[in-house]
Amino acid sequence: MNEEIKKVTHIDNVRLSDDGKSVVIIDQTQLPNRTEYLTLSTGKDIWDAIYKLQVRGAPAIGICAGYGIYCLALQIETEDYDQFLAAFHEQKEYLNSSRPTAVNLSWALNRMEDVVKANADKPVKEILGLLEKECKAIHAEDIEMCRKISEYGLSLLHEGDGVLTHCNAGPLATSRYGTGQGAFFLAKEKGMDIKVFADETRPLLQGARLTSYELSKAGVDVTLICDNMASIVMKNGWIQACMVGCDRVAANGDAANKIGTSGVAILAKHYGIPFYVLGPTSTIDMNCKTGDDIKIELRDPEEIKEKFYAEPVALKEVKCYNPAFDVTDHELITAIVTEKGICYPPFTESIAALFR
Ligand SMILES: CSC[C@H]1O[C@H](OP(=O)(O)O)[C@H](O)[C@@H]1O
Repeated sequence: MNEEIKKVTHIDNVRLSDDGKSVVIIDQTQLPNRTEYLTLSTGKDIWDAIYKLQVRGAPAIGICAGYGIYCLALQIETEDYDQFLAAFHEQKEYLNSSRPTAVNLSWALNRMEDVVKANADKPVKEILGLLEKECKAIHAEDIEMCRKISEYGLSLLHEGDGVLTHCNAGPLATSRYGTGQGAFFLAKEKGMDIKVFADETRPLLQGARLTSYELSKAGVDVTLICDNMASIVMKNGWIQACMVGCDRVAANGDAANKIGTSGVAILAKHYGIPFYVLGPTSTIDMNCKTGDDIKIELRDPEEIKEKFYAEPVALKEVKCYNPAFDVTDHELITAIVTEKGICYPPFTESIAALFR
Protein backbone atom coordinates (compact mmCIF):
# COMPACT_ATOMS: atom_id res chain seq x y z
CA MET A 1 0.00 0.00 0.00
CA ASN A 2 1.15 3.55 -0.80
CA GLU A 3 2.62 4.91 2.45
CA GLU A 4 1.40 8.46 1.77
CA ILE A 5 -2.19 7.20 1.48
CA LYS A 6 -1.81 4.97 4.53
CA LYS A 7 -0.64 7.93 6.66
CA VAL A 8 -4.10 9.43 5.98
CA THR A 9 -6.37 6.39 5.88
CA HIS A 10 -4.82 4.76 8.94
CA ILE A 11 -4.69 7.89 11.11
CA ASP A 12 -4.91 7.50 14.89
CA ASN A 13 -7.66 10.08 15.40
CA VAL A 14 -9.09 8.41 18.54
CA ARG A 15 -7.28 5.87 20.78
CA LEU A 16 -6.76 4.76 24.36
CA SER A 17 -3.71 6.33 26.06
CA ASP A 18 -0.66 4.10 26.58
CA ASP A 19 -1.60 3.61 30.25
CA GLY A 20 -5.14 2.69 29.18
CA LYS A 21 -6.74 5.26 31.48
CA SER A 22 -7.50 8.19 29.12
CA VAL A 23 -8.65 8.88 25.57
CA VAL A 24 -6.19 10.51 23.16
CA ILE A 25 -7.64 12.39 20.16
CA ILE A 26 -6.44 14.61 17.38
CA ASP A 27 -7.96 18.05 18.03
CA GLN A 28 -9.81 18.49 14.73
CA THR A 29 -10.51 22.17 15.45
CA GLN A 30 -6.77 22.87 14.93
CA LEU A 31 -6.55 21.16 11.49
CA PRO A 32 -5.30 21.76 8.86
CA ASN A 33 -2.84 24.26 10.35
CA ARG A 34 -1.72 22.26 13.39
CA THR A 35 -1.83 18.60 14.35
CA GLU A 36 -2.37 18.71 18.10
CA TYR A 37 -3.33 15.85 20.42
CA LEU A 38 -5.58 16.08 23.46
CA THR A 39 -5.66 13.65 26.38
CA LEU A 40 -9.17 13.35 27.80
CA SER A 41 -9.27 12.08 31.39
CA THR A 42 -12.44 13.48 32.94
CA GLY A 43 -16.09 13.39 31.96
CA LYS A 44 -15.92 17.13 31.26
CA ASP A 45 -12.85 16.70 29.04
CA ILE A 46 -14.74 14.13 26.96
CA TRP A 47 -18.01 16.07 26.91
CA ASP A 48 -16.27 19.28 25.84
CA ALA A 49 -14.22 17.50 23.13
CA ILE A 50 -17.37 16.07 21.56
CA TYR A 51 -19.40 19.30 21.88
CA LYS A 52 -16.59 21.50 20.48
CA LEU A 53 -16.05 19.07 17.58
CA GLN A 54 -12.47 18.45 18.68
CA VAL A 55 -13.52 14.88 17.98
CA ARG A 56 -16.33 14.69 15.44
CA GLY A 57 -18.09 12.54 12.88
CA ALA A 58 -20.69 9.99 13.94
CA PRO A 59 -18.43 6.89 14.06
CA ALA A 60 -15.48 8.74 15.65
CA ILE A 61 -17.83 10.16 18.31
CA GLY A 62 -19.06 6.63 19.04
CA ILE A 63 -15.52 5.25 19.33
CA CYS A 64 -14.49 8.17 21.59
CA ALA A 65 -17.59 7.64 23.77
CA GLY A 66 -16.84 3.93 24.10
CA TYR A 67 -13.25 4.56 25.22
CA GLY A 68 -14.38 7.52 27.31
CA ILE A 69 -17.02 5.74 29.39
CA TYR A 70 -14.54 2.88 29.95
CA CYS A 71 -11.94 5.33 31.31
CA LEU A 72 -14.55 6.93 33.55
CA ALA A 73 -15.64 3.48 34.77
CA LEU A 74 -12.04 2.84 35.90
CA GLN A 75 -12.40 5.87 38.18
CA ILE A 76 -15.53 4.59 39.96
CA GLU A 77 -14.26 3.60 43.41
CA THR A 78 -16.62 0.89 44.62
CA GLU A 79 -16.84 -2.90 44.59
CA ASP A 80 -20.61 -2.75 45.13
CA TYR A 81 -22.40 -3.58 41.86
CA ASP A 82 -25.45 -1.37 42.42
CA GLN A 83 -23.29 1.62 43.33
CA PHE A 84 -21.05 0.92 40.31
CA LEU A 85 -24.02 0.70 37.91
CA ALA A 86 -25.56 3.90 39.30
CA ALA A 87 -22.29 5.82 38.94
CA PHE A 88 -21.71 4.36 35.45
CA HIS A 89 -25.22 5.32 34.34
CA GLU A 90 -24.76 8.88 35.61
CA GLN A 91 -21.54 9.31 33.61
CA LYS A 92 -23.12 7.70 30.55
CA GLU A 93 -26.10 10.06 30.61
CA TYR A 94 -23.74 13.02 31.00
CA LEU A 95 -21.64 12.07 27.96
CA ASN A 96 -24.82 11.34 25.98
CA SER A 97 -25.96 14.95 26.54
CA SER A 98 -23.02 16.40 24.56
CA ARG A 99 -24.60 16.17 21.05
CA PRO A 100 -28.08 14.86 20.09
CA THR A 101 -28.06 14.03 16.38
CA ALA A 102 -25.36 11.44 15.67
CA VAL A 103 -26.89 8.17 16.90
CA ASN A 104 -23.45 6.53 17.27
CA LEU A 105 -22.95 8.44 20.55
CA SER A 106 -25.93 6.87 22.33
CA TRP A 107 -25.45 3.59 20.44
CA ALA A 108 -21.89 3.18 21.79
CA LEU A 109 -22.78 4.30 25.33
CA ASN A 110 -25.80 1.99 25.49
CA ARG A 111 -23.69 -0.89 24.17
CA MET A 112 -21.15 -0.31 26.96
CA GLU A 113 -23.88 -0.05 29.62
CA ASP A 114 -25.43 -3.30 28.35
CA VAL A 115 -22.14 -5.03 29.24
CA VAL A 116 -22.47 -3.81 32.84
CA LYS A 117 -26.14 -4.83 33.04
CA ALA A 118 -25.47 -8.27 31.55
CA ASN A 119 -22.83 -9.09 34.19
CA ALA A 120 -24.50 -8.14 37.48
CA ASP A 121 -23.25 -11.41 38.96
CA LYS A 122 -19.57 -10.64 38.35
CA PRO A 123 -17.12 -8.65 40.49
CA VAL A 124 -16.58 -5.03 39.35
CA LYS A 125 -12.96 -5.79 38.46
CA GLU A 126 -14.12 -8.45 35.98
CA ILE A 127 -16.74 -6.09 34.54
CA LEU A 128 -14.01 -3.52 33.91
CA GLY A 129 -12.12 -6.11 31.89
CA LEU A 130 -15.24 -6.79 29.83
CA LEU A 131 -15.73 -3.04 29.27
CA GLU A 132 -12.16 -2.74 28.00
CA LYS A 133 -12.83 -5.52 25.49
CA GLU A 134 -16.10 -3.91 24.38
CA CYS A 135 -14.71 -0.42 23.70
CA LYS A 136 -11.83 -1.94 21.73
CA ALA A 137 -14.34 -4.08 19.80
CA ILE A 138 -16.36 -0.95 18.89
CA HIS A 139 -13.21 0.56 17.40
CA ALA A 140 -12.10 -2.62 15.61
CA GLU A 141 -15.56 -3.21 14.15
CA ASP A 142 -15.67 0.33 12.80
CA ILE A 143 -12.37 -0.22 10.98
CA GLU A 144 -13.87 -3.32 9.33
CA MET A 145 -17.18 -1.59 8.56
CA CYS A 146 -15.53 1.44 6.95
CA ARG A 147 -13.46 -0.82 4.70
CA LYS A 148 -16.62 -2.65 3.52
CA ILE A 149 -18.62 0.58 3.08
CA SER A 150 -15.75 2.02 1.04
CA GLU A 151 -15.63 -1.08 -1.16
CA TYR A 152 -19.40 -1.03 -1.76
CA GLY A 153 -19.17 2.71 -2.40
CA LEU A 154 -16.36 2.28 -4.93
CA SER A 155 -18.46 -0.30 -6.79
CA LEU A 156 -20.82 2.58 -7.65
CA LEU A 157 -18.11 4.73 -9.26
CA HIS A 158 -16.37 4.53 -12.64
CA GLU A 159 -12.92 5.55 -13.90
CA GLY A 160 -12.76 9.31 -14.41
CA ASP A 161 -15.94 10.07 -12.42
CA GLY A 162 -16.36 13.46 -10.76
CA VAL A 163 -17.90 13.08 -7.30
CA LEU A 164 -19.28 15.88 -5.13
CA THR A 165 -19.16 15.48 -1.36
CA HIS A 166 -20.29 17.57 1.62
CA CYS A 167 -18.72 17.97 5.07
CA ASN A 168 -16.15 15.41 6.23
CA ALA A 169 -16.77 11.68 6.35
CA GLY A 170 -13.21 10.44 5.85
CA PRO A 171 -10.74 8.84 8.27
CA LEU A 172 -10.92 11.74 10.75
CA ALA A 173 -14.70 11.29 11.14
CA THR A 174 -14.45 7.53 11.53
CA SER A 175 -11.67 5.02 12.20
CA ARG A 176 -10.05 4.32 8.82
CA TYR A 177 -10.87 5.22 5.19
CA GLY A 178 -14.23 6.75 6.14
CA THR A 179 -17.82 6.24 5.10
CA GLY A 180 -19.09 8.99 2.77
CA GLN A 181 -15.57 9.56 1.47
CA GLY A 182 -13.87 6.21 2.02
CA ALA A 183 -14.31 5.17 -1.61
CA PHE A 184 -12.10 8.07 -2.73
CA PHE A 185 -9.08 6.74 -0.82
CA LEU A 186 -9.76 3.18 -1.96
CA ALA A 187 -9.96 4.40 -5.58
CA LYS A 188 -6.57 6.07 -5.18
CA GLU A 189 -5.11 2.87 -3.72
CA LYS A 190 -6.41 0.96 -6.74
CA GLY A 191 -5.07 3.53 -9.21
CA MET A 192 -8.56 4.71 -10.24
CA ASP A 193 -8.90 8.34 -11.39
CA ILE A 194 -11.69 9.93 -9.35
CA LYS A 195 -12.07 13.73 -9.20
CA VAL A 196 -13.57 14.93 -5.92
CA PHE A 197 -15.36 18.26 -5.49
CA ALA A 198 -15.51 19.05 -1.77
CA ASP A 199 -18.00 21.60 -0.42
CA GLU A 200 -16.30 23.84 2.14
CA THR A 201 -19.31 23.21 4.41
CA ARG A 202 -20.09 26.34 6.36
CA PRO A 203 -20.14 27.37 9.13
CA LEU A 204 -17.47 25.07 10.63
CA LEU A 205 -15.77 24.34 7.30
CA GLN A 206 -15.24 20.61 7.76
CA GLY A 207 -14.93 20.27 3.99
CA ALA A 208 -12.27 22.95 3.62
CA ARG A 209 -10.35 22.20 6.82
CA LEU A 210 -10.62 18.40 6.91
CA THR A 211 -11.85 16.78 3.67
CA SER A 212 -9.62 18.72 1.28
CA TYR A 213 -6.74 18.22 3.78
CA GLU A 214 -7.19 14.42 3.94
CA LEU A 215 -7.70 13.98 0.20
CA SER A 216 -4.83 16.20 -0.90
CA LYS A 217 -2.49 14.52 1.61
CA ALA A 218 -3.50 11.17 0.08
CA GLY A 219 -2.86 12.48 -3.43
CA VAL A 220 -6.53 12.36 -4.46
CA ASP A 221 -7.62 14.93 -7.07
CA VAL A 222 -9.75 17.27 -4.94
CA THR A 223 -11.22 20.66 -5.79
CA LEU A 224 -12.49 22.77 -2.89
CA ILE A 225 -15.64 24.75 -3.68
CA CYS A 226 -17.92 27.07 -1.74
CA ASP A 227 -21.26 25.50 -0.79
CA ASN A 228 -23.06 27.84 -3.23
CA MET A 229 -21.02 26.44 -6.16
CA ALA A 230 -22.50 22.92 -6.06
CA SER A 231 -25.06 23.79 -8.73
CA ILE A 232 -22.62 25.16 -11.31
CA VAL A 233 -20.24 22.17 -11.11
CA MET A 234 -23.21 19.87 -11.60
CA LYS A 235 -24.53 21.99 -14.48
CA ASN A 236 -21.05 21.94 -16.09
CA GLY A 237 -21.33 18.13 -16.26
CA TRP A 238 -18.35 17.66 -13.92
CA ILE A 239 -20.27 15.55 -11.38
CA GLN A 240 -21.33 11.94 -12.04
CA ALA A 241 -22.28 11.11 -8.44
CA CYS A 242 -22.70 12.65 -5.00
CA MET A 243 -21.48 10.80 -1.89
CA VAL A 244 -22.06 11.93 1.70
CA GLY A 245 -21.90 10.46 5.20
CA CYS A 246 -24.75 10.33 7.70
CA ASP A 247 -25.38 10.93 11.37
CA ARG A 248 -28.73 9.23 11.81
CA VAL A 249 -30.84 7.34 9.25
CA ALA A 250 -34.55 6.74 9.92
CA ALA A 251 -36.32 3.45 9.15
CA ASN A 252 -37.79 4.90 5.94
CA GLY A 253 -34.38 6.06 4.64
CA ASP A 254 -34.64 9.75 5.55
CA ALA A 255 -31.04 10.66 6.43
CA ALA A 256 -29.68 13.35 8.75
CA ASN A 257 -26.30 14.70 7.78
CA LYS A 258 -24.40 17.98 7.96
CA ILE A 259 -26.47 21.08 7.25
CA GLY A 260 -26.61 21.71 3.52
CA THR A 261 -26.74 18.04 2.53
CA SER A 262 -30.42 18.12 1.64
CA GLY A 263 -29.74 21.05 -0.69
CA VAL A 264 -27.08 19.03 -2.49
CA ALA A 265 -29.58 16.16 -2.85
CA ILE A 266 -32.20 18.49 -4.35
CA LEU A 267 -29.64 19.81 -6.85
CA ALA A 268 -28.55 16.26 -7.71
CA LYS A 269 -32.18 15.30 -8.38
CA HIS A 270 -32.59 18.34 -10.62
CA TYR A 271 -29.48 17.46 -12.65
CA GLY A 272 -30.23 13.71 -12.75
CA ILE A 273 -27.10 12.82 -10.72
CA PRO A 274 -27.17 9.78 -8.35
CA PHE A 275 -27.02 10.75 -4.66
CA TYR A 276 -25.53 8.21 -2.27
CA VAL A 277 -25.61 8.19 1.53
CA LEU A 278 -22.95 5.99 3.12
CA GLY A 279 -22.75 4.88 6.73
CA PRO A 280 -22.58 1.90 9.10
CA THR A 281 -25.72 0.14 10.25
CA SER A 282 -24.86 1.57 13.72
CA THR A 283 -26.03 4.92 12.26
CA ILE A 284 -29.47 3.56 11.38
CA ASP A 285 -32.04 4.25 14.12
CA MET A 286 -35.07 2.00 13.65
CA ASN A 287 -36.78 3.89 16.49
CA CYS A 288 -37.00 6.87 14.13
CA LYS A 289 -39.82 6.02 11.75
CA THR A 290 -39.07 9.06 9.55
CA GLY A 291 -36.68 12.01 9.50
CA ASP A 292 -39.25 14.01 11.48
CA ASP A 293 -38.24 11.91 14.50
CA ILE A 294 -34.57 12.96 14.28
CA LYS A 295 -33.50 15.71 16.74
CA ILE A 296 -31.48 18.39 14.96
CA GLU A 297 -28.70 19.99 17.01
CA LEU A 298 -28.82 23.80 17.16
CA ARG A 299 -25.43 25.34 17.77
CA ASP A 300 -23.99 28.68 18.92
CA PRO A 301 -24.86 31.49 16.43
CA GLU A 302 -21.36 32.91 16.92
CA GLU A 303 -20.12 30.02 14.74
CA ILE A 304 -21.81 31.79 11.82
CA LYS A 305 -20.74 35.33 12.66
CA GLU A 306 -17.18 35.13 13.87
CA LYS A 307 -15.75 31.63 14.34
CA PHE A 308 -13.24 31.77 11.51
CA TYR A 309 -12.78 35.46 10.93
CA ALA A 310 -10.26 38.02 12.15
CA GLU A 311 -13.30 40.13 12.91
CA PRO A 312 -17.06 39.40 12.89
CA VAL A 313 -18.82 39.30 9.53
CA ALA A 314 -22.13 40.50 10.99
CA LEU A 315 -23.29 42.79 13.76
CA LYS A 316 -23.34 41.16 17.16
CA GLU A 317 -27.03 41.92 17.53
CA VAL A 318 -27.95 40.13 14.29
CA LYS A 319 -30.09 37.07 14.95
CA CYS A 320 -28.78 33.80 13.48
CA TYR A 321 -30.16 30.29 12.97
CA ASN A 322 -27.45 27.61 13.18
CA PRO A 323 -28.79 24.05 12.73
CA ALA A 324 -25.86 21.65 12.55
CA PHE A 325 -27.71 19.10 10.42
CA ASP A 326 -30.60 18.71 8.05
CA VAL A 327 -32.58 15.70 6.86
CA THR A 328 -32.50 14.54 3.26
CA ASP A 329 -35.84 13.08 2.22
CA HIS A 330 -35.52 9.42 1.26
CA GLU A 331 -37.09 10.18 -2.14
CA LEU A 332 -33.96 12.19 -3.03
CA ILE A 333 -31.58 9.32 -2.17
CA THR A 334 -30.50 6.88 -4.91
CA ALA A 335 -29.03 4.31 -2.51
CA ILE A 336 -27.86 3.92 1.08
CA VAL A 337 -24.51 2.14 1.32
CA THR A 338 -23.74 0.17 4.51
CA GLU A 339 -21.16 -2.44 5.52
CA LYS A 340 -23.82 -5.10 4.90
CA GLY A 341 -24.56 -4.00 1.34
CA ILE A 342 -26.27 -1.37 -0.79
CA CYS A 343 -29.89 -0.54 -0.01
CA TYR A 344 -32.15 0.65 -2.81
CA PRO A 345 -35.71 1.98 -2.56
CA PRO A 346 -38.16 1.12 -1.11
CA PHE A 347 -35.85 1.83 1.86
CA THR A 348 -38.39 0.79 4.49
CA GLU A 349 -38.04 -2.75 3.15
CA SER A 350 -34.34 -2.75 2.20
CA ILE A 351 -33.27 -1.22 5.54
CA ALA A 352 -35.40 -3.64 7.56
CA ALA A 353 -33.76 -6.52 5.65
CA LEU A 354 -30.35 -5.41 7.02
CA PHE A 355 -31.43 -6.41 10.51
CA ARG A 356 -33.07 -9.77 9.76
C1 LIG B 1 -18.85 9.69 8.95
S1 LIG B 1 -20.00 10.57 9.85
C2 LIG B 1 -19.54 12.15 9.45
C3 LIG B 1 -20.68 13.10 9.55
O1 LIG B 1 -20.60 13.82 10.79
C4 LIG B 1 -20.46 15.17 10.45
O2 LIG B 1 -21.02 16.02 11.40
P1 LIG B 1 -20.04 16.76 12.47
O3 LIG B 1 -18.88 17.29 11.70
O4 LIG B 1 -20.94 17.84 13.04
O5 LIG B 1 -19.67 15.71 13.49
C5 LIG B 1 -21.14 15.29 9.12
O6 LIG B 1 -22.53 15.28 9.23
C6 LIG B 1 -20.61 14.07 8.44
O7 LIG B 1 -21.25 13.64 7.31
